[in-house]
Amino acid sequence: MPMLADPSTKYRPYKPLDLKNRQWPSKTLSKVPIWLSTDLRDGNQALANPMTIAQKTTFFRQLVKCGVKEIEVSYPAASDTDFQFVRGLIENNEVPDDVWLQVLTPARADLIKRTIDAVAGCKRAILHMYNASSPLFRNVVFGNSKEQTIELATTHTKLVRQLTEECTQKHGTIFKYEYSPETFTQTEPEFAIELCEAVKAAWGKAGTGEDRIIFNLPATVEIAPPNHYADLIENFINSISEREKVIVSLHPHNDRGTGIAAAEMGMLAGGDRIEGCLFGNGERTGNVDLVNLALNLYSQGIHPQLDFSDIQSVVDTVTQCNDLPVHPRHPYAGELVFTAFSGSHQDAIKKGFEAQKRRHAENAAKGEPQYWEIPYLPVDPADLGESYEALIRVNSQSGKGGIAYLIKEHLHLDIPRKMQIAFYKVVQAVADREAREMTVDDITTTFRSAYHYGGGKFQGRLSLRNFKVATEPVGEENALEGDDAIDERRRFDGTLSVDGVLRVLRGDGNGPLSALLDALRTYLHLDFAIREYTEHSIGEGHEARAASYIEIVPGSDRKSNESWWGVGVDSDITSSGLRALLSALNGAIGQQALPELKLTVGFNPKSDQTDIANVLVNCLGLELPRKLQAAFFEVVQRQAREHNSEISVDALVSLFNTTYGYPHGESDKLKLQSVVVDPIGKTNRRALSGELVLGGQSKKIQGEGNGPLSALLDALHLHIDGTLRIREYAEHSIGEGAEVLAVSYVELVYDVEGAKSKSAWGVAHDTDITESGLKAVLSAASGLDVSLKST
Ligand SMILES: CC(=O)SCCNC(=O)CCNC(=O)[C@H](O)C(C)(C)COP(=O)(O)OP(=O)(O)OC[C@H]1O[C@@H](n2cnc3c(N)ncnc32)[C@H](O)[C@@H]1OP(=O)(O)O
Ligand SMILES: CC(C)C(=O)C(=O)O
Repeated sequence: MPMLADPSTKYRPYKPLDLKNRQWPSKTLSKVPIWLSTDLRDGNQALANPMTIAQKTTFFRQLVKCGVKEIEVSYPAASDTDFQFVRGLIENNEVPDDVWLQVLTPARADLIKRTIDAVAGCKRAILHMYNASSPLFRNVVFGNSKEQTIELATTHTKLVRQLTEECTQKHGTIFKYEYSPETFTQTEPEFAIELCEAVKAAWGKAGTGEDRIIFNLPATVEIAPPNHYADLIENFINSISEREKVIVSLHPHNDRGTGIAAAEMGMLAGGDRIEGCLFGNGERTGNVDLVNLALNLYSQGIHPQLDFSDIQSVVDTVTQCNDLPVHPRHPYAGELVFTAFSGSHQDAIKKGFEAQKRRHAENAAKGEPQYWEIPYLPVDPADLGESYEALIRVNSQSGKGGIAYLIKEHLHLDIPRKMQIAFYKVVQAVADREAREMTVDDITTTFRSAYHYGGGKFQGRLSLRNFKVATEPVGEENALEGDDAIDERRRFDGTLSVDGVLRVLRGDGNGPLSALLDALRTYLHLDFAIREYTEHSIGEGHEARAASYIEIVPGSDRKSNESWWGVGVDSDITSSGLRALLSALNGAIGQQALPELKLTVGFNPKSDQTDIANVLVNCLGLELPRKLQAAFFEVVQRQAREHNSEISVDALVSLFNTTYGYPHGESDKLKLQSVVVDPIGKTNRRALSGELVLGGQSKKIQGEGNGPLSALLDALHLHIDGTLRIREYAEHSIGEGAEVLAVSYVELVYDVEGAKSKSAWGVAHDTDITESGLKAVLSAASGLDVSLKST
């Protein structure tokens, strides 16, 4: 049947109360109500499969853990399970001394008796009796007049008094009495008051404090807006006699979806107590949600005296016991309530966190409170044991701010605004294409592959292996006239992996970045310029690293609309900048072909140092220090001159090996046999002892120094004429994993009295870094042809 064109022919509006001078609208909530959980009764009776005793026990413990002090545990007359559950709680000492067990009974003698039997022996119990009072129920359900309704309530109230007193005498149980005029909101207001007055009189012992009688005023079915409920409550409170002897309890249901509003307005109107269920379980649309109410108070700075610090565990218990889900959008508890998908929300949250961090630091310094003020987030998820993990989730509705927030949270990169816009476009395209949410993993992976960030499979076509940036004074001829300050330029000297081939590059510029750009222009014909550069640090102290962000544009069009961003992170700021530049270049070159390195050409008079360095890095894996490149270049030139011809690649490699005794570093004259290096006491000094072949003879040696190499020189000095000193040392690894080797480069200077100082390089590798260093020293010493003392 379709909806009616004129529903007024079927439904009658509620009858508003003409309450004069109502007070509640101008009040604010400041008082925490007495909380009564009726999960195990009103909640339970609404389940397709009521809870088992085990489930009820789990739920009861959860309620106790949350701090609920009044718990309606059952309708004991309903079933043996309900009765036995209550007995079990009591007999197994499950009930803390400060917790009241509440039990519900209708106004029927046999059922009242059974209900009291259920709680006999517990420390504190609230006997809750109800009978409906509205005209519909009087007429249809009971066939009772108003007088008979009062009679039903008062007779049974007297019975409750008699039986509870007997129980107290016999078992020591302390009782409170709660009476509910069921269907209160549909009852004539003055009749509800008359009924309660009669019940109070029949009870006959309402007092103050703990002796107050509880009048529970249910919106059994929510039939009117919440202001009507508040009017009824205020009217009841103004009319009931001996107000001080009455606890006014509210029991809203949620048929119109305004259970929370009704409860809050009812509290403004003077309600002292709230009956409800966790997450709003209960008949039909449920009872009022206690978690929601409590956390509404909390968000106003009022502690509700209920603890939801680990809200997820409460959700887990309740869903497991009720076998009903908590809606993902459920206030405070739903899976999505601390999540923003949409761009402008995410942007505001991100900015909110940044501003709050600054504000809190300032307030902390002034000793002022650090208020929570984040757009779109009324409470801090952390207070409820929720992480910020799910705060921002990305789909096609998201914007740059949220994405940048996630990158900051998960990669610690505070990417600049323009780069945020660029990366947003990348993410948007994926999210739109795939029509799905982008997980944090999707976003960080997209970031890594877009910017070739993080090595491994994300490494781009260009990557930095090693480099050195030297400062060189500008020749006087280039200095500006009248400029007293000597200008300096930077020289970049480094090894890059270019499409998997190692390339030695060299370039000059005002700074390291322009020097690398120069090198790339020279060797790879890549002409780009830097348009924007920013940096920040990540972490502090020894752990601190620098993050750099670079935007590049074509060198020929610095105003280009097209640009590419890159990011680099390193403990060294120069290195992080260079990495960022290469990251941007990787984006810019795409699949563009780069000039290949022709290793087969060999050395000819046009070759320069980098050509030679390229052969050695690719054939031997050796990343020669800059000075050694220059030294070997001279050796090669000499050789070429002597043979008046081109040197093949193989000949170049063998020339290197013979010149520096590579890879073993030793000669027949000077050879390591066995050596041990130990720290001297707790100092940084080292003692070296062992055996060397010296001049073809095995000799025991011993020496001390700041490290193994200086200790070896000390040992050698006992056996040679003159002195050796280290001028330069460098090392790196070749290979990976178990195959890794250490390579050492040593330049030694040899001084013999009366002779000109000589210097030579030695190169060696070994699986052990100390041994490779020692062998490199012996290799250099062999090259110097040191003269051995005659013994
Ligand atoms: C708004 C609420 O949530 S109230 C609580 C509702 N909860 C429950 O009903 C769950 C537990 N209930 C039960 O297990 C059963 O209904 C029982 C054991 C209480 C009673 O079962 P039965 O005796 O089979 O009766 P039934 O369930 O049909 O209840 C209706 C009878 O109780 C009467 N009744 C209803 N409410 C009350 C009341 N508060 N006081 C006295 N009698 C009442 C009805 O008028 C009807 O009487 P009738 O048989 O003379 O016509
Ligand atoms: C028993 C009463 C309080 C009840 O559950 C209701 O009216 O909803």
